This record gives sequence, C-alpha cells and structure tokens, in this order.
Amino acid sequence: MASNADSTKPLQKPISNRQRKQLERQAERNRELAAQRQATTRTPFREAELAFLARLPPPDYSKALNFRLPREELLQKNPKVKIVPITKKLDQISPLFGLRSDTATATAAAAGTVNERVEEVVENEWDSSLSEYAYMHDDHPGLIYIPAGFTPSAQKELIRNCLAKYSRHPNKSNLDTHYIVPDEGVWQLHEKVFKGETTLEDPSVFVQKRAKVDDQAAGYGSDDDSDDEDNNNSKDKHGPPDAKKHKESNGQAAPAPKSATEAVSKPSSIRTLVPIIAGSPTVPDGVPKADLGPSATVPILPPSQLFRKMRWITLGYQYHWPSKTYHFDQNAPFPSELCELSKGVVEAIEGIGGYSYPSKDFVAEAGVINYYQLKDRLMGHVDRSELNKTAPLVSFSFGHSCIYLLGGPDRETAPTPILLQSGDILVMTGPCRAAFHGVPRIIEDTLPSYLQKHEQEPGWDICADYLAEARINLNIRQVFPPGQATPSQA
Ligand SMILES: O=C(O)CCC(=O)C(=O)O
Ligand SMILES: [Fe+2]
Repeated sequence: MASNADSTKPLQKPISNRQRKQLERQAERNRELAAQRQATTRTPFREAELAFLARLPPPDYSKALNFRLPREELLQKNPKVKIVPITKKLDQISPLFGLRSDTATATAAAAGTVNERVEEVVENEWDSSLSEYAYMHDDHPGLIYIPAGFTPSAQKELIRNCLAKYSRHPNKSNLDTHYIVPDEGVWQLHEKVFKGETTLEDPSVFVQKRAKVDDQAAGYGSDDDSDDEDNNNSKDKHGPPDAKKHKESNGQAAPAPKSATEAVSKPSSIRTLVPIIAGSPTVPDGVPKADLGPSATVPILPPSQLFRKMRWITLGYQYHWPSKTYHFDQNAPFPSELCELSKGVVEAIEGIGGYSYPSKDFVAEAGVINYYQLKDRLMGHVDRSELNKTAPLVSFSFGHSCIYLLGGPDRETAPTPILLQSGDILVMTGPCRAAFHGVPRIIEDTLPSYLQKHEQEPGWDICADYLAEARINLNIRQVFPPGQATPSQA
C-alpha cells in the first residue's frame, strides 16, 4: 500500500525541458496506441452504433432500410427484402388499428378533423395499402415488419394512452426510484397546469423526491440526471422551487456525443438501465445487482419537465432491471386494448415467415414503454428474460422516426439499420427474437404533420407539444409458455 502511495508523489528531482518533451511524446504515442487498440476491438455492431450516434458529420440516413419506399425502389435497393400479403387485414382483426377500408377522408373524419388541409396531410403521409403486407429480410429470419400498421387516429389514441394512462401506477417507471410519484400521475399534474386549472405557484404540482440531501445512503442516482439541480436548490425541497431556475433547467437528458470519437471516450450515460438488462459487459449476466437507491441530487421540476424525464414504464409483470428478471409476484393489470392489439398482430402474420406462433396461444404478459427525447438512445442488447423464447415480441412506434439497428446473435454481426416510423409495427420472432438490437438515433424533424399541432384540434396540443421532441416505443412480450401464467388483463 505504502509503495503505491509513494508512486503517486511528484518527482523529487526537477526534469529538464528535453526530458519533459520526451515524456510528452511518449504519452502522445501511448494515447495513439490506446486509440488504435480500441478501434481494432470495436465490434461491427458498435461501429454501426457510432456511425449513427455521431452528430458531426451527421449520419447518412439514406443507408437505412426504409420499408415505406415504393415497392420497386425498395426491392431494387434491397434485394434481400421479401414482401408477402398479411394473413388477415388489421382492421378486420380490430378497429383499434384504425379503420382503413376508409380513404384518407374517413381517417381524418375518425380523428374529428375533417377539413381540406388535414385530408391532404394524411393522404401524403400515410398510405393504408402499406399495412396489407408483411416485409421480411433474408439476413434476419424471424423479422416481420408491417409499415403504417396504425392509422393516424389510432396512433393518436395510443399516444394519449402512453402519456396519460399507461404512465401511471400501478405501472412502475424510472421516476419511481427517485420521486414519490402520486397515483394521480405526472402527466395529469402537467395537464392541470397546461389547462390553467392551477399554476406553478401551487406547491402540490411539484412531485417530491424520495431522498433528502443530507441522506447519507442516497446519492446513487440514475446518471441521466446530469442537469440536476445543485444542493443549494434542494434545500428548499418541501416548497416549490425557484421558477427561474427551472426555466433554465431544460429537463433534457445529457446530449449525445458530437462525434464518434467523443462517443468512445465518453460512453453514453443515458438510459443505462437498458444495457443492464441486456447483459452488457459492464454488468455480466447472472450477477445480481442491488436496487438503485434514490438520488438526493435529482431536481424538483415542474410536471411538464419532470414528464420529459420519464424514460420507461413497465406493464404487466413488473421488470426488475438490476437482476434482469421479472417479479412474478408483481403483476399489474395489462391494458385490455394492448392485449387485443398484440394478439391481433400475431394473428395478422400467422403462417408467415416460417416461425409462426399460433395467435390463440399468444398472451400479452409484460411490456415496456420507452419514452425517448430527441437525444436519447438505447444501446445494443438482447431481450432474453422471458421464459417463453418462441413467442414473438411485438413492437409499436410513435412520434419521431428512429434508426433501429437489427443485428444477429452477437455483436460481431453487422446490423441492418432500419428507418422505423410512426405507426410501424415490428415483430421479432424465431431467431430474430434473440438478435442484438438498439436505437442509436432519434431523427430530428421527422414528426409526421398529423401528429403536430393543428388549430382544428386544440385537444391534441398537449400531446403535440410533448411529441415535438419525442419518440414513443411500446413493446409487448409473452413471458410464460402458454397456460403457465396467472391472467392479469384489465
Ligand atoms: O425503441 C425501440 O424501438 C426498441 C426498444 C427495445 O428494444 C426494448 O425496449 O427492449
Ligand atoms: Fe429490446
């Protein structure tokens, strides 16, 4: 021990300029070697992540597979893509996918927004015929993709639910670790302020933290709170915080690195919980981890900003992120509409792609809703906690588009970047269920205009404001082999 301490002491003898220069050159060479070593050990999956994470220069999104391209162009650019009609049309299975026997006009009417502008917008941005086909890829057996599976009005209904309904107790969210989230829900507090039913002068709209600043056990927070308030501000933890301070605190997650190099030298601190379930090298599989304690340094925020800190909620069997297992004794009622929709997707693709799962056996038992701000990302992982490894995982995307990297059984397989857009349905089944995947990039300026603010639909404004900087992903899994779970439908 002593010798270690001694070695950190400054050199007693002053060094000459020549020696200093030599040492500097040596240090520079060491840095170069370390960088080279790092570059050569990067896996193809990591390379692809870095390419899409980089801000400067911006990534080339045209390299991503876009299933919504006109069929000829799609097949010409991607000869490995296969297209087959789905087994049963979505609107014949459930009206919750939206009515598409209709034209764009009927869709707009269903949304209560019939007027020329909206008709035009819907017609340009949403093509109902796309969802009559399942798209596959030779390199990814078990991937089944249905573009534009939800009509604009059906998307809005689900988005509203993700924001207002599913984000509340008994479903758990990342916020529960650090905040005493009221059963009423953070979104509802935000709505009250938004509608002018109360103001930020009202202390009860500020959700309190679990840990006190002087709590010695605390201070082990989620590291996406790098814009946390300082301790001075936390002193006032029982009253509403200084409004000016909170205007300045933008409530955003830490920015993504500006370049691939920065991404390497400063690994993302965002959404660290997700790589943990994925069995990333930092948390080896099978090593149980303690629960994260509440952090005393998280900020107290107005509800609109606190809701932007929402990263995930879990549905059905609640997930224990540190140990990567489900709490079989914590089974929140699964929203019946999501049971219907996920089973409906399995029915729509039954018999397709060689890894078909009988829809009668499919039961939605667990789900995750991922709430992404524009600069968030989800690093590569495999979802392998479910006991039933053959049931498909059904995933719905809303809001901004993203780059979804779909790899193979390990990080050595170069992934295919897919442009995942609002209303698209992605199913992972067969070998694809065990494939590495991740979301390195949410793409700015890709919110469809039917999800933006429209004068004709003021009730949508609060959701449009949130979506202006967000993407929402809802994914649903069957945890048990058929017949083994306790039913939990709401
Ligand atoms: O956001 C997505 O599309 C993917 C989410 C995901 O992979 C997960 O929650 O495990
Ligand atoms: Fe996943």
